[in-house]
Amino acid sequence: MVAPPDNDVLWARSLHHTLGGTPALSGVSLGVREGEILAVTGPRGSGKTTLLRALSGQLVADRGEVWFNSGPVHTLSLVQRERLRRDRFGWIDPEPGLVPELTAWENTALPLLLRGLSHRKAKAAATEWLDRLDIGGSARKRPHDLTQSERQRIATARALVTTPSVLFADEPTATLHRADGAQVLRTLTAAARSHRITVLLATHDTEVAGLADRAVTLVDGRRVGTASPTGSEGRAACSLSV
Ligand SMILES: Nc1ncnc2c1ncn2[C@@H]1O[C@H](COP(=O)(O)OP(=O)(O)OP(=O)(O)O)[C@@H](O)[C@H]1O
Repeated sequence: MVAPPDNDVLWARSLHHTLGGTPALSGVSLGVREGEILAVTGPRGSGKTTLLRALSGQLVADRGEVWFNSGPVHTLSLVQRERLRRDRFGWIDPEPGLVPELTAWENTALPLLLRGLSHRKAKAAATEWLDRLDIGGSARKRPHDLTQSERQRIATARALVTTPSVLFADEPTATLHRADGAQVLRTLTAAARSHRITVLLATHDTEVAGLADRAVTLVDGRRVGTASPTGSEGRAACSLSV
């Protein structure tokens, strides 16, 4: 095994993976720099989710390598990969997946409480992140009293509350109206930038990809090119003080 470049926080070489007989990844290589917001674009079924799952250690690709901070991920045991995900990575799904019985701040604080942080410290951190994501006023509400967009902000706060090294966001605005989705993404990217959190953002929406520093595109499990930022929003988000 040859170690990846030092300045890449995540690095993958020649990932191949088959799901139910379908080649979901066919030789994808990729480097992600620290603090970078990288969009992974492509049509439905192009392999975006599978790539994020492989990079985050949720699955080990049939072939190929994944490295995080110059350490191999693909050779770790299941328990080691779970620990890596818990300690260093955050994940956002298209659906918020909140615990209905818990309030917004309790949902947000959950990862910290599970790590054994005191109730007081976990609440303080959760409240801070809810404020950063413009949802502080709803901290005491339960998910069924909130809109889908508000629920997705809480899921975002929950993913960021541990200040992960890398945040994996898999179509995080797929279930939101366009304007709501754009607002959630602006706050997400601004918060990530101000905390130097690396973000991998899977999306089939080219406008969403415009908020990233760089985009890679998958078609049928293969990379088909790299694009620079398409608009000025990525840079504008830098200047938001979150
Ligand atoms: N559990 C599964 N069993 C069988 N095939 C699967 C499974 N999950 C995904 N696939 C197939 O693998 C390929 C890649 O899927 P993947 O979900 O990674 O793509 P995607 O770009 O994230 O798509 P989407 O935007 O729909 O989430 C697709 O052809 C898909 O049908």
